[in-house]
Formats: sequence, structure tokens, C-alpha cells
Amino acid sequence: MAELLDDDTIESRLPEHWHLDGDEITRTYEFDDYLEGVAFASEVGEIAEEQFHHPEIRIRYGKVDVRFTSHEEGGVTDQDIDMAERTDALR
Ligand SMILES: C[C@H](O)[C@H](O)[C@H]1CNC2=NC(N)=NC(=O)C2=N1
Repeated sequence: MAELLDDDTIESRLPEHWHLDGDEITRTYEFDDYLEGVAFASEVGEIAEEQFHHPEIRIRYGKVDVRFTSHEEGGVTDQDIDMAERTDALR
């Protein structure tokens, strides 16, 4: 079981454009059209399956919100930071 990170540690390790929102980290990505966002969400799903660590993804026209938390630990862990970095690497 991964260790929960405290808010200061999270803030210091969050990649650019990511925000801490309660027990979750989140980023909104922007796209030129809806289907680009859908394709991106699918790619995020692929790495989530590879890493077995799954985000909440909200798709709307031109924007996709990605939200990570470690459900079993009840907060943000290294896995969530790692997944944020992997998600950014898709762009
Ligand atoms: C039941 C539980 O969700 C699963 O064991 C795995 C799969 N994906 C997961 N994803 C996330 N974000 N947190 C988890 O704790 C987690 N656990």
C-alpha cells in the first residue's frame, strides 16, 4: 500500500498545470475539437490499465478533466503523481 502524501509534499511535487483539490489532483486539458479529447481520454485509459491506477475523466467539447486519487489509501500518493506525469507525457 502506497504512503499518503501531505499537502506540502503534494504541492511541491505536482507537475505544472495540476492542482490539489481535496484528496485529489486534477488538470484540465484543452483540445481543438471534441474527438481529439475523446482520443486523449482513451490514451489515458490505456496507461491507467497498464499501471492499474485509474482516474476519473470528464470529457466535454474541447476540454478533458483528469482527476487522480488513490482510493484504497484515501488520498494522494506517489502513484497519483506518477500518473499525472505519464498523462502529461501523452501531449
Ligand atoms: C478496487 C480498486 O479500485 C482496484 O484494486 C485498484 C484499481 N485502480 C485504482 N485506481 C485508483 N485511482 N485508486 C485505487 O485505489 C485503485 N485500485
